[in-house]
Amino acid sequence: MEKNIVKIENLSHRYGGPWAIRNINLVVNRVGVVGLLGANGAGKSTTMNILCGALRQTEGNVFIDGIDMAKHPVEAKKRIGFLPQVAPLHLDLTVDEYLIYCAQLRDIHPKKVQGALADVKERCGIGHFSKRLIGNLSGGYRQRVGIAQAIIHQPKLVVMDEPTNGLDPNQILEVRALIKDIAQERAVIVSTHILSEVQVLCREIKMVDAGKIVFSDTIEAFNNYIAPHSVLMRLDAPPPEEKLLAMPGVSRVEFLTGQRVRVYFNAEQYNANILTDHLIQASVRENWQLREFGPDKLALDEIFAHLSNYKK
Ligand SMILES: Nc1ncnc2c1ncn2[C@@H]1O[C@H](COP(=O)(O)OP(=O)(O)OP(=O)(O)O)[C@@H](O)[C@H]1O
Repeated sequence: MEKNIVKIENLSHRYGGPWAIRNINLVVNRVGVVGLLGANGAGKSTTMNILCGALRQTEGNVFIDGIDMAKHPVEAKKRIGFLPQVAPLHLDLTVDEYLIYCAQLRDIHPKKVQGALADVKERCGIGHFSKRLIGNLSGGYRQRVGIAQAIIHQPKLVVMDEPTNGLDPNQILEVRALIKDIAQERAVIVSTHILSEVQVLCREIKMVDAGKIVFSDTIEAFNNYIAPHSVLMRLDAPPPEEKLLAMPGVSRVEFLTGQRVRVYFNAEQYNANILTDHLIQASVRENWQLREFGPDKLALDEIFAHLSNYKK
């Protein structure tokens, strides 16, 4: 039987009070990035901490490469690299000193330590900082060192909790590129509350809300699901609401101000492009004085609201 890289079965946890996560099921069986998306408090860190053996679950099972984390934690953990929300760095060590220490913790054979060190430094683009104290590195480079420690023992699975949190926009792009790169050879599970992050990074998405998985599918299916069902317009001379409502495909009209209007459409019959053409043609024909036009992106909390209702 083919072994899954990760298998989580009916995982539930409570810290004493109510369930923090309830009946989570999840399978990862190939390389690439899987995103665990959820608002703050949804249960991402709890799931990840159990997955990495840092927290013992109340109920359910976690298997890493077929090994039961609760029964054989040492064997299971050998197959995992973990980058927690705050990277476990020693700021008073140099990059080399720290990574050698990590290699030793990971029980890498002394003869192989230098090779492993050279590999991860090249992979993570930190070779030129070998002798630099970690405390003197920028946030982006510290995060690269955090990723290097997570892959130094060549694990099949790397788990990262909010890996771009606190970085500036350039550093975010660089760290995402690095995550994508290391995911070519292994499974990577990344938790985030940033919608655009899963969209650029992940091949698959698991959305967690109030301790439960409310969506689990490919990123394409997710993007289809959240495709906008409305457009936003700013018109200096808008028509009356009835006129917009009478247009084919328009299901609802909402004036946000005198000039800004949100037009909802029936996505089963019309797609955004057809409606866009109709609205722009009508605007020119009838001189509505169109100043702005755009798809109305759903915000993360609206998507959660949709998905949670959908599953209830
Ligand atoms: N040590 C703890 N003791 C008690 N309750 C906890 C503890 N850690 C988390 N919780 C609760 O469990 C639930 C899930 O929290 P968790 O940290 O897993 O969510 P999260 O999605 O990772 O959020 P964040 O992004 O804020 O870390 C929340 O209701 C939280 O308050």
